[in-house]
Amino acid sequence: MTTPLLHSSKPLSKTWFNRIFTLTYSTIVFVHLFRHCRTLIYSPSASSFALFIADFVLAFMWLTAQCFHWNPIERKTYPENLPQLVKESEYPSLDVFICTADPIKEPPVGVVNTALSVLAYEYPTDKLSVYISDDGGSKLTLYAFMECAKFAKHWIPYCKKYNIVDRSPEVYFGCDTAWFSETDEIKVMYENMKSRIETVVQSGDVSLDEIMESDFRNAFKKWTPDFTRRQHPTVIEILLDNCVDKDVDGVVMPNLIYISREKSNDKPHNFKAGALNVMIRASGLMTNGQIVLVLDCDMYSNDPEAPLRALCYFMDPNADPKLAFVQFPQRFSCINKNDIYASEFLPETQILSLGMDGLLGVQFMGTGGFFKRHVIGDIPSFGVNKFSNGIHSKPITSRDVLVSAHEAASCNYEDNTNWGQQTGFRYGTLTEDTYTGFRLHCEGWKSVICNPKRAAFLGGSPSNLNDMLTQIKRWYLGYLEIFFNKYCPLTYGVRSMNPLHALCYTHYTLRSFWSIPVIVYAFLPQVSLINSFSVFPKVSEDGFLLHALLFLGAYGKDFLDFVVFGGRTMQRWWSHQRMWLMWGLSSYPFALLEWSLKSLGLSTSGFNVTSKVVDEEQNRLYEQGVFEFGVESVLFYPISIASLINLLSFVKGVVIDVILNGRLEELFVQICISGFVVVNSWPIYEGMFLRKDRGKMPLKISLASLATAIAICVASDCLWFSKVRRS
Ligand SMILES: O=c1ccn([C@@H]2O[C@H](COP(=O)(O)OP(=O)(O)O[C@H]3O[C@H](CO)[C@@H](O)[C@H](O)[C@H]3O)[C@@H](O)[C@H]2O)c(=O)[nH]1
Ligand SMILES: [Mn+2]
Repeated sequence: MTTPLLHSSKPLSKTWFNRIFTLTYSTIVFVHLFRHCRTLIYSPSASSFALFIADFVLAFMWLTAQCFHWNPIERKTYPENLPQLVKESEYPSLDVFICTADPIKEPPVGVVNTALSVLAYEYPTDKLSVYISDDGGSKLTLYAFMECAKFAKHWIPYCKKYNIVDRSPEVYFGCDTAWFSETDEIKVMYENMKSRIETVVQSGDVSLDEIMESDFRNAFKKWTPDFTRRQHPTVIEILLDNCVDKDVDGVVMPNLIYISREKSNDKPHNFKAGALNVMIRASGLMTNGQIVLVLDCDMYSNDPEAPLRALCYFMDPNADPKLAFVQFPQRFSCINKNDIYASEFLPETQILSLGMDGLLGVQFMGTGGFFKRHVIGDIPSFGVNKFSNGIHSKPITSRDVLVSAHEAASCNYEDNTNWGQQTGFRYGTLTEDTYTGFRLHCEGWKSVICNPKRAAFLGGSPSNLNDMLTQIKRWYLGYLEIFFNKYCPLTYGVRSMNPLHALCYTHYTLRSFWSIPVIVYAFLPQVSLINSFSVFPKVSEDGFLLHALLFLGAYGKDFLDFVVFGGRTMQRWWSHQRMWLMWGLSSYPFALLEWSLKSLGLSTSGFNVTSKVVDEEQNRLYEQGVFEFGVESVLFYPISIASLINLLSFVKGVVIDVILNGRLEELFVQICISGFVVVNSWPIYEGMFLRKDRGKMPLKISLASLATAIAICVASDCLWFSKVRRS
């Protein structure tokens, strides 16, 4: 008898095409760089030097990106075959960590929904534990979870009885679903719970009079007057205990545990990685699930069978013992039709990731990753093991267990240990996810991506431009921290793993250098055009063909991956390439700048949590696909300056150089580039000149950008270009 198949993989059919394209395009790139060098030697100038640097960075980034396209694979799981191989009683125990950090930016009702969607997993409840990590140290969040625990006793049996697919109540009640006899009752319960939580969150405080259960009342006494989010003792509350709690049908409930680790003003807390390491240790003492799932607070489960898909890999009798984690790519719920902010991250989550999967494994994406616990930190590797053996046989509410768990969550626990260095989620960067995955891959661990048709998890994404730019800036700052580190992907990585895989990491971690070509191409040809100075070959010269091939090849391949192979609309592709230009002008250079300041000791990097608040007005704009500029963000400056310079140069070039002086042939490339940026900048012009709503570009930014743009034009004429012209 053949064993039933749990998963399969095959190379993507476009692989051969990818490889031929890579080889052909590389040849053109090399010829181009060679010509650049020749120019630099025989007729050097400031502009040809700048263009060389820009093209060199583009070429390097392009080359490293090809590693993703070399061997992409596609995987499938067959959870329906699982019962033939594994009995439910043999399923590994599963601990889920849900991180939250701020009750204002991350409304507790949302976190509760995420938790409910996971608590209601199709998984034996006695093997399931959900931990809430509250870095906000907020009693509002604790209150919300007390409510959650009560409601879960109704919600879980309801979902299982009627085989509900959407197990986040907010999602379930938000769409047209089948109605059962109990639906109305459950809906009222949910609405009541939601409004109680929202009232408490709005009031900003929990009134003890409202809390009947004496245990719960005691919990809030920890919030003494000197308790702040940056300085407070550990709070651990067991809200559901599967030894005691039963749902309304008498079935055992999963564990639900709230943990807010100790914080101290004078100790670095290492952001989310620090929180996750506390979770690993505390859960290790309490429930010690063999599998650990890491989730962001807004990533609710969209498929109650997702853990079974992960088991298809972990429980496979022939599984690779080096398999460390199964990653479900991030997918997002409320993206507008044309995805104006490129929030889908299609390349990173669903195209490039398949390429890494075909090498040694997909990167860890911070959320939606199922890990084997022992890979990221087992109890024996706790450093100094102060814990008595056999603690696991004790109930989680026992004094011993709780005392040890408090100790494991204290901020001095990691002193003189390897936590964050060699064990657990790794510190030293704002993108702990990529870094931890990278280090695990360096150690020889592997990972797989699991991307079933129905998304396993869905999350929110920034719904305004500033949040999006800020998020990308944080990621790319984090990436620089990874690159310029002892374990640099290019030096250490290339030696420790498949070099192609290391180059994938190199590509990601250096992406902020894309700011160099984007800035050069957004300003240099334009400023030259304003001064009627030609920097590219004429249409009749063969260098022109090279430029055209390079541009069309790069954009064409991107288009194919996105639209033809990726099945997305043209508009989405357009939005994506436009956001790349915007990031290149704002998030990337600011990431580089902040990293430089940090390296010089002039600033420190902080984790700016992305807001998950839904603002009606903002949402309406977003739904209509209109850009939201509404805040005075410095990230908007370079974007608006570039859009204005391009407009000025385009108009000047067309009217004066082409129509009046007939220099089209000579300035064709520059006019094309300016025109391309002008078309891309349309939403910015609208935001500056045409719109009247709250989301328009703040006047201060428009005026300052206009002044800067004009100043750049005038200055270029007076200083640099007059010299160029003379020489
Ligand atoms: O000190 C902190 C900061 C953040 N978080 C949590 O981390 C998660 C991600 O934060 P968010 O503001 O949503 O950042 P994103 O940029 O959306 O997160 C992406 O990028 C992060 C790395 O920068 C990864 O950790 C995330 O998993 C990934 O979704 C949230 O649940 C936060 O509550 C903490 O627990 N403690
Ligand atoms: Mn997020």
